[in-house]
Amino acid sequence: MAGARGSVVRSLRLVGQHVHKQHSREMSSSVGPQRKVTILGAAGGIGQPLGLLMKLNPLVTHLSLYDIAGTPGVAADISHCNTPAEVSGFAGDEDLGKALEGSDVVIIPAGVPRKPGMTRDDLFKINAGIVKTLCTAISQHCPEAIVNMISNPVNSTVPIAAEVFKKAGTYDPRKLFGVTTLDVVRARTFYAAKKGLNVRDVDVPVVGGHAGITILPLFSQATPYKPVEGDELEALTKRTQDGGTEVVQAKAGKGSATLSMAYAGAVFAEACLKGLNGEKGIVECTYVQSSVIPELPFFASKIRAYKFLDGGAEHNIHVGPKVIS
Ligand SMILES: NC(=O)C1=CN([C@@H]2O[C@H](COP(=O)(O)OP(=O)(O)OC[C@H]3O[C@@H](n4cnc5c(N)ncnc54)[C@H](O)[C@@H]3O)[C@@H](O)[C@H]2O)C=CC1
Ligand SMILES: O=C([O-])CC(=O)C(=O)O
Repeated sequence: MAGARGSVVRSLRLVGQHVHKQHSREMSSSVGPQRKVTILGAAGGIGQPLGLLMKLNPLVTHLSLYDIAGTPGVAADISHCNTPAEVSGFAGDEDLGKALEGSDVVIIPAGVPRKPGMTRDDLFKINAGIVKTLCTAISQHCPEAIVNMISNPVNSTVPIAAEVFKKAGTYDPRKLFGVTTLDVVRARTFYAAKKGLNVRDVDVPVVGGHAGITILPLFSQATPYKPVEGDELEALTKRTQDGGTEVVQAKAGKGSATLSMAYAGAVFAEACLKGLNGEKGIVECTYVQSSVIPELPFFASKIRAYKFLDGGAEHNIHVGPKVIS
């Protein structure tokens, strides 16, 4: 009886997926360039809201949701939103290739998050292995894709991804990005609140890396500009650097930033999609291979995303008071 019920449920699910795909294809047929975005770690705290935000993004025509455990449910859920992107869900090692095939942008929030008392480096052992496996699959199934690395420690997972791609012969430094957008999002929020500015108008570049004192918000380059000095500068800088820890402590053992990270990840992925589509003037801070400081092969800086497919991201680096292009 239970077996029969199981097979009916499976059949209904297959019919549902088929109908949904048909419907989505019809809806998306009138949209511009076809863009497939894949999220690896899509069932997690970041992956779920990020999947939702990407489903709402009109630049996405196909959203592929993969997790080592349990995404078909998340995919089925998100697929009911009446926006054009077609949604497919994949779970388990055997489906990873199918999830990645044809991706334009791959976002990686797969891995373990911090608990109170841990540093991001404490995640290295587990997350390095996860990132290595996933990047090996990317090099096999969608070597041209732009990769947005969210998994921590970003300062290490990005260089690991670069080594995996080099070994596979698919490395393009213009297409591998550590997502540091959450640092920018926080710096904007805290600066706007302190200076009584409309946060929608505010920008604050953040350079360096994505851990503790490597996070360097440049309030001297904030727009609109209001001087931040002395104790105020120290306090704003520290709050931005410790933003992740503030959330980890507030969640008290239930993980790290997920909702603000999903928002930040969606902002950065959209910039990549716009760059792919040839839109000019798209600039974001991100952790990339860099020659600005010879001792630091990777460094977060301002990058102009323009026509990744034809020439990759142009590096446009702000360190100190001047813009070095
Ligand atoms: N770059 C940044 O600014 C931020 C980075 N993070 C990092 O993002 C990562 C994820 O955080 P959460 O979503 O909160 O964690 P989570 O534990 O809620 O979700 C992680 C998901 O990854 C999946 N996963 C694990 N191994 C996998 C594999 N081999 N393939 C596919 N999926 C796999 C898990 O099944 C889980 O669903 C953590 O490393 C965290 O430190 C978090 C916040 C900000
Ligand atoms: O702090 C963490 O572990 C997660 C993270 O990277 C952030 O929120 O910036």
